[in-house]
Amino acid sequence: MIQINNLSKKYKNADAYSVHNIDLVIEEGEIFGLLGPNGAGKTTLISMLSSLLKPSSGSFSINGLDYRSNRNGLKQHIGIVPQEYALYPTLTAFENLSYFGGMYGLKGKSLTDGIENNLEILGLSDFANKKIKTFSGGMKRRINLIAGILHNPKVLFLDEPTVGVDVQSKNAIIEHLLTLNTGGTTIFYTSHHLNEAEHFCTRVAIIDNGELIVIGRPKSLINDQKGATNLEDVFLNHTGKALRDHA
Ligand SMILES: Nc1ncnc2c1ncn2[C@@H]1O[C@H](COP(=O)(O)OP(=O)(O)OP(=O)(O)O)[C@@H](O)[C@H]1O
Repeated sequence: MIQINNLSKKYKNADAYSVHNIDLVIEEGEIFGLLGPNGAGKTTLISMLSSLLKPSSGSFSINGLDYRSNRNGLKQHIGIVPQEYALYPTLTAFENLSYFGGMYGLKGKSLTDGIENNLEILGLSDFANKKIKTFSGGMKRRINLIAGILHNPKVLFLDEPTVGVDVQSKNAIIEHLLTLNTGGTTIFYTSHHLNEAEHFCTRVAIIDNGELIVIGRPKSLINDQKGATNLEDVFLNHTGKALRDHA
């Protein structure tokens, strides 16, 4: 489904690689969690896979479509929920979602139905005609999610979709993602919420300094590590307790 070969990224003028020689295969139907400390390379990797950032070297394919030779075809198969809100503050929720749906070629009743269904599921029907600038962080996160899934992508990339939201919004987002996954959507997401990832993901990978450190099912990783009772124990064992401040 997602095949990643020797993928690397070194930003212009950077001394070191932000992502280095990553090899990964993510199977159809997985919920795959990419974990790592601040600056580990999560956003860099997910941005390359989402076609938002050009790799320095290596390759990847999604649904058998190589990113170099089939970039436009590949984009039709994926949905992207970026870390930063990609919404227009002065437009309403409905107008924003119409715009994003339109970018994927949706129109007419299928577009309107898709927007209304998703707003309903995520508890936002009453706010369809309110401007985004009046929304709370949790409401914006839920709209951001809908913007990435209106075209029913086969593979969904989400960069920290539950950052900065309350427990209710987080619950609504995770529940909706589980429903999409049951319907056949493969999910690749990044998070700092290790408890969430432990229960949500079929497999997780921990990266640090751009390198893949460990990969496996959350339960197996916990069982394999002596004394570990949860994924946070595994994470700290592999990445250490030092703070990761860069300027
Ligand atoms: N545009 C850029 N130019 C130069 N270096 C960058 C750029 N974007 C990111 N980096 C560097 O690449 C490394 C990986 O950053 P990245 O944002 O991918 O990490 P992350 O794991 O997503 O971090 P966080 O958890 O804080 O979001 C960091 O050292 C960062 O400073």
